[in-house]
Amino acid sequence: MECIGIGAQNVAAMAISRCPIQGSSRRRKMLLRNSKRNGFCQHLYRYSSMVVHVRCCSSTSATSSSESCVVDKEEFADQEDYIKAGGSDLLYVQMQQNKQMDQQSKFSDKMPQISAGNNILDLVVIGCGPAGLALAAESAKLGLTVGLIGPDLPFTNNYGVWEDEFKDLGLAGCIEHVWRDTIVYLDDNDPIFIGRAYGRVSRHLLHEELLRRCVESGVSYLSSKVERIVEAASGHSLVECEGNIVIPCRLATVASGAASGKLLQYELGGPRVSVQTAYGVEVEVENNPYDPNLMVFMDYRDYMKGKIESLESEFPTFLYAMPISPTRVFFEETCLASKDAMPFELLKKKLMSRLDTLGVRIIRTYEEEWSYIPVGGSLPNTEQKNLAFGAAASMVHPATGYSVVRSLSEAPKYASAIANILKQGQAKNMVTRNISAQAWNTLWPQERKRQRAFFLFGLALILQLDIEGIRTFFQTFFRLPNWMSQGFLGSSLSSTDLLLFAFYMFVIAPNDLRKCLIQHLLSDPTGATMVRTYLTI
Ligand SMILES: CC(C)=CCC/C(C)=C/C=C/C(C)=C/C=C/C(C)=C/C=C/C=C(C)/C=C/C=C(C)/C=C/C=C(\C)CCC=C(C)C
Repeated sequence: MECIGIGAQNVAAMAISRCPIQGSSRRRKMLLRNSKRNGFCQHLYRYSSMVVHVRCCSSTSATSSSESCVVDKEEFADQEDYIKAGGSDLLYVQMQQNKQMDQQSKFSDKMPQISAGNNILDLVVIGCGPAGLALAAESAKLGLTVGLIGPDLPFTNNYGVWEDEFKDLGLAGCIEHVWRDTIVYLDDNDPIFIGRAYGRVSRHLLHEELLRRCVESGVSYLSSKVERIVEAASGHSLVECEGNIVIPCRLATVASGAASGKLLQYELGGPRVSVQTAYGVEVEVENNPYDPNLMVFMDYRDYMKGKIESLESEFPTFLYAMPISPTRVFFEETCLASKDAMPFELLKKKLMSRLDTLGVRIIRTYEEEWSYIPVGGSLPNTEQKNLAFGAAASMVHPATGYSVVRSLSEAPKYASAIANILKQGQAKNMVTRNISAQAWNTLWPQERKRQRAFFLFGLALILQLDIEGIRTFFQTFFRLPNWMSQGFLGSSLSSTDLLLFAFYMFVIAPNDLRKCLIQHLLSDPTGATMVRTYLTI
């Protein structure tokens, strides 16, 4: 069976190793030793629901604590020495946790410990990101005995969401900043106003809220790393954790991000995984050109115009900018999708060069962020007994990289499907593979597969466009009726709506793009797969 996620781990390790440490080499070595001793972070890759999303908390203030990691590009020269000292990733994540732990509760302080032994849990959820916590809470609310297993770490991801979608989930209170409107720049003309409020989620508040839901519904917890899941003769699953701890359960669901390949099997021969990469900084600046009332969803303008060297034509990227105040801004240089991961150093270079051209001067860096999100790829094999949820279940939107809203919104329905089939199983006193098949079918019914085949077709289209093609493409996309563009981004269009969407896009597209759409449909393998999937009942 094919596994995905290994590449993600490598790139994450690469990303982490790029986080330099301020201070003397002796102090660095000492921190490395401490981090190893404390044994943090082997869980990093399993932790992130955005798959692999690395954040470096930095402070340039003179009072920065010994654990803070100051990001300074001059320090990159010293990176080799730093990596040679060993365990760079361990140190980095530990430092980040030390900072975050002050602000976010620990699971183990609030939830009862899962007791290893003869008690058979109904459901074990592996992974403590938003998807795992939401599923555990919803399942326990339905009366199942639920255990959550994963590292006791804070959330590190920055989530950006459409305000209306998060409100519908009852999570408006977790949004820390809202922009009344969102804009897109494609060329030097005026911006396109999307007419939709965008919010920045407070990772602390989201963590607290999901944790509260777990505690209230009676989820129990084990801070550990899962080695494997095996099937007992009785038909139950045995979740084998580090330290020879074995947790028996009727069903196990893996929700530990896309790097969960070790615990799951994926369909063979599916599309290749592509990657969304981004490098971001939250900074205090002078000369911020962006209006603090507007969130900049995409700025695809040619900021290198007139300069001899143009990175833009070779590697199309856009700026995602959240102006939190006139002087404090989160800037993220983003490659929407590429076949191979765009190097973080290149993204960083592009961001700095863009800001320079815009006349923005950074006077203080608060945080630095590396984001690596595999998009596309195969679906999980739905014949397997172990279930999956969130990015592990390929729920990341292939053409946008977004996943958290979908995971949070589908958790209640998926939990109820799991509860129903476990109840049926109990009535018939059986725990069989059929049970899992029904749950898989709830997550990936044929209708969802059709929608996904369409998204994969869209992803393949984006991958082959150059910067001019991308501008024309999004010029057309953002002229679609709101229900179409918003439905596409939120995965809420049915497969029939998507056909209408494609037809509408074709009608309003300029001739060059029309030609490209038809060519892509006729010649790209994802076109044929899409047609086949649409024809399968
Ligand atoms: C923070 C976070 C979240 C993360 C980090 C990173 C970042 C910053 C990110 C960001 C992202 C974004 C912004 C994204 C966005 C995206 C988008 C907008 C997307 C869109 C897409 C679209 C598409 C793909 C579309 C498609 C279309 C199509 C495919 C069409 C087709 C058509 C045809 C074929 C025609 C037909 C006709 C006849 C036959 C007549």
